[in-house]
Formats: sequence, C-alpha cells, structure tokens
Amino acid sequence: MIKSDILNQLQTLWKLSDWAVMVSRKVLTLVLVTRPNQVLLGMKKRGFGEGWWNGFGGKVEKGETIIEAAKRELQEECCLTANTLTEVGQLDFEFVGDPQILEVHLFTTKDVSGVPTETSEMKPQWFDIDKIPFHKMWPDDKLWFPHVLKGSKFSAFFLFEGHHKILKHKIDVVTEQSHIDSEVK
Ligand SMILES: Nc1[nH]c(=O)nc2c1ncn2[C@H]1C[C@H](O)[C@@H](COP(=O)(O)OP(=O)(O)OP(=O)(O)O)O1
Repeated sequence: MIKSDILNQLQTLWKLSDWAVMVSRKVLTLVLVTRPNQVLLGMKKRGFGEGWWNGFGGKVEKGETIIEAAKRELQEECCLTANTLTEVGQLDFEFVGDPQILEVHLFTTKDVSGVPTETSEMKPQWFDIDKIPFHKMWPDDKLWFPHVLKGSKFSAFFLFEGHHKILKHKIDVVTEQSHIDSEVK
C-alpha cells in the first residue's frame, strides 16, 4: 500500500516536471502601426521570420515590462516612437518538437511620432488593408489579421510543423467591440 502511494507520488511529480518543461515560454511583442486604410509592416531582414513582412517586435528583456519592450522594439526596428499602444491580444505558437511556446503580445497604435525608417533589422512599408501581402507573411497572419482590422480583441493558439505549416489553430475572440478606450501609455 505504502509502496504504491510512493509510486503514485513519483508519477505525479514526473508529470508535473513534464508539464513545467512543456510550458516554458518565450515572451515577445508585436506592434502594428495603422493609419486610415493602411498598416505599416516591415520586411524582416535577418533572424526569425527573415524574408517575411511582419509587425515590429521582439523579445521582452529582463527588467522591462511588455509595454516597454514593445515600444523599444518599434523604435529599434523602424525608428518610430509609440505614444500609446492598444492591447489587442495574445498569440501563442508551439512548434512540433520544440518544448518552448512563443507567447507574442500583440498591440496596435495610430499614435506614433517620427518617420518610419529602414534599419539593419527591418524595411518598413505602408500597405493598403486590402493589399496586405499575406503570401509573404507568417501563415497565421491571414487568420488573425481580420480580427485586428475589425477592432476585436482575441487570444489565439497555433501549432506549427516547421515554419510554413499550421497543424492546428484556435482563435478566441474576447470582444468584438472597438478597443479605443484601452490604450496604454
Ligand atoms: N508566427 C508568427 N506570426 C507573426 O505574425 N509574428 C510572429 C510569429 N512568430 C514570431 N513573431 C514575431 C514576434 C516578434 O515580433 C518577432 C520575432 O522577434 P525577434 O526576431 O526580435 O526575436 P528573436 O528571438 O530573434 O530576438 P532577437 O534575438 O532579440 O533579435 O516575430
């Protein structure tokens, strides 16, 4: 009896440690700058997602908040200062064979200072919202962009095999309402 209790406890601990490995997360930011009928995207010149158009963002560094990271990355990647950011949602990405989940915090802003400028990481360009180059973007983007353009808030999960194939996905729309009131400094 006692022996089986110990065995049960060991099994539980083993499952917990397994779970702890599975939920190891890398926290990143992604910012979409908009103006009437257009969105600013950047051509990623190096690193993760190279060769694809995307919003601006990257890893949250030690000691900074997610908002601070989002603003810093926008500045570093295309020289724009975000005066406010609107929280839109969270995108979680899992890659088959990789225990680390990418947790991407998505923001929009219309309220920026400066001129979009090419840097060593990104080449910025304005796109009409009916001409977004989804064929040269992460494959998940075409699934969640419509929610952003409608002003919805959502959270989403994508399971990738490699970088081109989505095996599973789930998008939960939190609110259909415009989130004009939720801007953060
Ligand atoms: N499937 C996906 N769809 C998407 O639209 N954006 C994604 C994405 N997966 C990651 N991103 C975004 C999040 C973030 O803004 C960017 C990756 O950031 P970085 O290239 O800066 O990350 P790294 O881990 O390479 O950071 P650094 O080593 O600091 O450059 O790509």
